Amino acid sequence: MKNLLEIEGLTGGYNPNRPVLHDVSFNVNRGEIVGLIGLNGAGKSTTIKHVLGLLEPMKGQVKIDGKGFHENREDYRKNLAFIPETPMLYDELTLWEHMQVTAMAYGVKEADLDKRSGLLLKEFRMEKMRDWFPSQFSKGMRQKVMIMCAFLIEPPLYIVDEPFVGLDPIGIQSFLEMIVNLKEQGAGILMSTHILSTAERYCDRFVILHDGKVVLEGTMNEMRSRINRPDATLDEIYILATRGEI
Ligand SMILES: Nc1ncnc2c1ncn2[C@@H]1O[C@H](COP(=O)(O)OP(=O)(O)OP(=O)(O)O)[C@@H](O)[C@H]1O
Repeated sequence: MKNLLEIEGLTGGYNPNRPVLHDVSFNVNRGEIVGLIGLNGAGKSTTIKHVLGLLEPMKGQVKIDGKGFHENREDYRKNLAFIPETPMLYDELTLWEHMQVTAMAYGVKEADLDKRSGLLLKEFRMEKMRDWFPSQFSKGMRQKVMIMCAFLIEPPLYIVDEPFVGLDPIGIQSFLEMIVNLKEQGAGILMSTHILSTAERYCDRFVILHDGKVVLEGTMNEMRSRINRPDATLDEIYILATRGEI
């Protein structure tokens, strides 16, 4: 079966004379959570922008379900939900209207919207805020709106950039339980984060980026045996990788 997300030989970035990513290749399969790990400036967000179709590869390709962004933009976009690090909300729409607009844009049926939104509002303890406007939300509540809108779509692929920033511990727990649930139902999740202890517990595989290159990838055990450190934690592996000691 095709990989859900396939990145192959991707060289890219913002300026053709100065690529940020160099020959990056990795996959995300159905039913797995992949952690995208790297220091500030390593190229995680740039990789994500390429996956979203916001940046054009200089070399190589990005495919979702076997298709590139330009083959059918509409289908490509409908295959994924993106949870950004910084929430982007419409000031003039309430929480409920954000959910309605998202459902409309992604063709979620009204019955599904009602059912899924009810569960999500409860899970994220946002029922009381259903008719609030973004100006009334705390930072974590804004993040929750983005998360709930992404989960509402139930696409095959989720791209998540630093989901834990701003969420309270219960919000983090709800988020993690939900992505595990989605994974068990066959979704693929690419999650960029600096919270390595959580990543180690929840991700099935890792891609460690450093200076725009993949320096190490695999499951914890695969990475441990690659570097000959059978007991290494993700923190230790990450530090070795980013010091160029691998
Ligand atoms: N809009 C932009 N225009 C030009 N260069 C950029 C732009 N955004 C990021 N860069 C550069 O691309 C490189 C990779 O940045 P990127 O944002 O992908 O890193 P990151 O791994 O997501 O970092 P962080 O953990 O800080 O979010 C950096 O050198 C950065 O300066």
